[in-house]
Amino acid sequence: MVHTPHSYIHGGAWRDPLQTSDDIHSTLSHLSPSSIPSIAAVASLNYRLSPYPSHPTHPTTLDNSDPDRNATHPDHLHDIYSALSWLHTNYSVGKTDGFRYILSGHSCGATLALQYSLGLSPPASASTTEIAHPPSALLLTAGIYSLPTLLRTHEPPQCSEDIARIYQDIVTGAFGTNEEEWAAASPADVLARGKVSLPEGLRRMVLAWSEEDELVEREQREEMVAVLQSCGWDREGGKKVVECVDLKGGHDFVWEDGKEMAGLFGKVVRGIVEDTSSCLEAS
Ligand SMILES: N[C@@H](CC(=O)c1ccccc1NC=O)C(=O)O
Repeated sequence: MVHTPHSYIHGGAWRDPLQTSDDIHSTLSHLSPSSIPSIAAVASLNYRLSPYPSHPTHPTTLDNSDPDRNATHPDHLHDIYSALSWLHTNYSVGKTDGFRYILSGHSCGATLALQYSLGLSPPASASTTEIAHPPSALLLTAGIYSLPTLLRTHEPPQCSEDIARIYQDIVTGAFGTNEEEWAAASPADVLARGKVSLPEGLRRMVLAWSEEDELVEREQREEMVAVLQSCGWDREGGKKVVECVDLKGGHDFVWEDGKEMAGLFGKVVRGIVEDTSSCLEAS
């Protein structure tokens, strides 16, 4: 039996203090008895957030004195590097001899999972070996893969000025005002430019998204799939497979409810187990 560790990165537009590592609980409560034995452990990660002065109930103070809520890119990502490095040191998560782990993320958590897998903006203090713990599979829900596209799809007349401003606030709050930085931090954009590549050991991706998503549009997934295909990934049956799964419900339903997410955990784990068994048979 293969035991796969699983790490989860929550969403919340890099700023919502009400979305945390606890977002994984509904999913855990729905894991099926058949998938549980294959999952070695689940780690749900927190990271520093960007300021959110307009939050209705938990606004940041004007002087941004809370260091956990005053982050700008790549601070969020550096916390993911630290967490995965800690899991590697303490639990051998991401060992390169054979089996690695599944990394999942929701919305901006999906962005972080891909930024990490691509090795974007590594912490200055980290040695190459410290950051080289790529996952074997990515399970991404309602992901943001291109910040320029996110802003383009939220420009009037496609939406109101107020909505457009919210998206601008999210992006500038987390990534600053330099537009080049937005593309440089976007997985789909950097892959399309051919400046970076995904690690060899990463061979499976599930990109899940719902038609009913009211916050992240279909263009995000479409763009990501097109870029992956141009990098040699197949929709099914190849050496590197990106699979699109259609979810039900609004943007946050997938983790709030947890049932579909638990099914996806099981699906990705089964895929990995099959891959590993066929490797073992072939060797
Ligand atoms: N609840 C968040 C909004 C949010 O999560 C979000 C909004 C638009 C596009 C993506 C989002 N989340 C991604 O992590 C907020 O209050 O800023």
